[in-house]
Amino acid sequence: MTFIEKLAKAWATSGSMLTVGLDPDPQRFPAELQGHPDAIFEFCRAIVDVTAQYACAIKPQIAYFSAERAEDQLEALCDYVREHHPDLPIILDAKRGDIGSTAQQYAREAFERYQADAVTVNPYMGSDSITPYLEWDDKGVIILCRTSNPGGSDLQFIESADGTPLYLRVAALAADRWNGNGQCALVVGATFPEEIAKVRARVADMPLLIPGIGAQGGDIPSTVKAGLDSQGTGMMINSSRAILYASTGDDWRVAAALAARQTRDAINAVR
Ligand SMILES: O=c1ccn([C@@H]2O[C@H](COP(=O)(O)O)[C@@H](O)[C@H]2O)c(=O)[nH]1
Repeated sequence: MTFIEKLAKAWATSGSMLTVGLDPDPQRFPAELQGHPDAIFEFCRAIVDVTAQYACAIKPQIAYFSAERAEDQLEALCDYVREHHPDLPIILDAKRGDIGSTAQQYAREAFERYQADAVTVNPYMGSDSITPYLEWDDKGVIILCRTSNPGGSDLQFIESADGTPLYLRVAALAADRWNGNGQCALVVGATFPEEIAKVRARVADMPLLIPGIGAQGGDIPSTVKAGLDSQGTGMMINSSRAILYASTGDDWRVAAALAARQTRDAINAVR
């Protein structure tokens, strides 16, 4: 099954457009996991188990694992998700971008080592830096377009001679040149709903990965209204810290599940 088929199935069966982001920060872990040798794996596994029913995907952010020398725990987590939640797409948030020969290795890292369903990539180095990921014809390639951070405007709003801002050039390249396999998606931040609407208008029903609700303060109703596709779906709306650290007390699992359910419901209230 391709990434897009798996995502469409997850949207339909879960009735959710929430993506649960896995940004495990050991300093914020509950007391019961402090000092545990596999704390990152155990924390993420528990979060996935209690939130999977409310989600259309999970998004582990690789930096949180590699900074802790915990890539083995990320591998174990991906194995666990495939075995216990086989219909839940795994989006590896790595934001890779490099020359083609190096990009080939990054693609192997995402799709062979972690067996992710999709990976995020940075398009700034252009087509030849994206091609190695596209050669994996059943895997999702999720391209940074209009990021959620304030500094994204420094470059992404730069206009070309015809007045098109850079982020819309990226959207056009993704829709017109890079999406030959139909497995591309774009990252557009919930902190910029006007730009979500412009990207949606440019790329038709291409899925959008939308971080920026929750801890970054993006508005859910504006985001959903701007990003719905022609089928009334089309988004993977990510929340990480607001779910992961909803409580650091003994009730952390219940609090994470509740935060995920409430976020799913807030998204669905606007559809
Ligand atoms: O434009 C972008 C692209 C990626 N991210 C990532 O999403 C999560 C957001 O975490 P929250 O705790 O929900 O703020 C994080 O992994 C970022 O690396 C993004 O925020 N913006």
